[in-house]
Amino acid sequence: MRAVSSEIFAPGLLDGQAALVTGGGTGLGRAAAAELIACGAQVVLAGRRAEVLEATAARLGPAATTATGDIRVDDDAERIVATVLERHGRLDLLVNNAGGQYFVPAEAIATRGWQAVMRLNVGGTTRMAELAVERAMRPAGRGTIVNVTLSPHHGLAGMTHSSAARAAVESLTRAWAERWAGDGIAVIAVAAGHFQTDALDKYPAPVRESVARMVPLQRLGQPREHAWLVALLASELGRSLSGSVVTLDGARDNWCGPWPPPAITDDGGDVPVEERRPAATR
Ligand SMILES: CCCCCCC/C=C/C(=O)SCCNC(=O)CCNC(=O)[C@H](O)C(C)(C)COP(=O)(O)OP(=O)(O)OC[C@H]1O[C@@H](n2cnc3c(N)ncnc32)[C@H](O)[C@@H]1OP(=O)(O)O
Ligand SMILES: NC(=O)C1=CN([C@@H]2O[C@H](COP(=O)(O)OP(=O)(O)OC[C@H]3O[C@@H](n4cnc5c(N)ncnc54)[C@H](OP(=O)(O)O)[C@@H]3O)[C@@H](O)[C@H]2O)C=CC1
Repeated sequence: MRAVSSEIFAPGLLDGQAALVTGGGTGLGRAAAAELIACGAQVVLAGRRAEVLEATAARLGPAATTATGDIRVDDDAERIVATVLERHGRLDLLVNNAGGQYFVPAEAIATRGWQAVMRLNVGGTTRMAELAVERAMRPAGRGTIVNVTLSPHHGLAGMTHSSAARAAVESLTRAWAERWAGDGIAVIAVAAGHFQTDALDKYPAPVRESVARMVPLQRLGQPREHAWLVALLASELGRSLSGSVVTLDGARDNWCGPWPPPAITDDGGDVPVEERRPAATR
């Protein structure tokens, strides 16, 4: 008997699948894990804090279990993947969701800070993908990897180290999709815009307060929307999307600043309109 069904997918969409969600104890990872379970998958939640993972697993029910470790540390990454295989005998889906950065102007990024962001987002993601492929997916002749990246793609002021790291991951996504297609492995990136998760609490107040206004949709994304996309990509459709970057951002990639631009409005707030050429010269 299913504890919770998906609001939008057919029952049993992912029956029999085993998934690994890094950063699965919190925010977007937790929401993705919940939706994968609602679709029938068994999910292993990975992260560094055992107590956070255990609390989420208790909330998600018996289909969720945990594997504690740091994806940046080779032995931990190996152990996480080995745990999934010992527990389920397979790994159908890796959601490379663990990642992040700190908010800082580009010119103030210290070398160690740059390296920390690269090591987590590029190094950790790469190691997990390679291990999933070598240990589970290539031997099985099948698997899906979803890499969580970042929109806007033109670079996010205050997060330029992360924008660069996620651009690298999107490039790797395309290369891996090509390289592992013959092994039956699909690789897709989800470029997430600005989502309502507890992680936003750590940003400076003016950033938190203004972030939804930078989204043309004029609201933050909801974790369940991201989770639906992850479940869709875990389904058969994900296989034909291999090599794609799917942007889920309420049009944030297309935001060019507030409209009307404050510098061009008149005292009444109206936008100037260009003079029409006289009819005889049109
Ligand atoms: C304009 C709109 C913006 C809205 C944004 C909305 C979009 C949201 C996107 C999200 O991704 S939300 C999810 C956020 N979650 C996370 O970021 C979680 C993971 N993050 C981390 O673990 C850290 O941020 C990390 C830096 C990526 C990794 O931490 P690690 O433990 O490896 O590093 P540290 O040892 O703490 O630091 C190393 C090095 O990094 C520099 N540094 C780290 N934090 C800061 C900081 N707050 N300010 C300045 N510098 C920092 C620093 O150089 C550190 O070296 P030392 O000073 O310790 O020598
Ligand atoms: N919220 C948003 O608006 C957006 C988020 N994203 C990305 O989506 C992902 C999830 O974001 P969100 O849920 O909001 O943020 P969180 O900070 O809640 O998620 C990060 C997760 O990754 C885990 N993690 C971090 N470092 C490591 C590590 N070295 N090894 C293993 N696990 C690690 C954390 O757990 P622990 O600390 O216990 O290890 C945590 O569960 C991140 O990659 C984020 O950058 C992208 C765009 C927008």
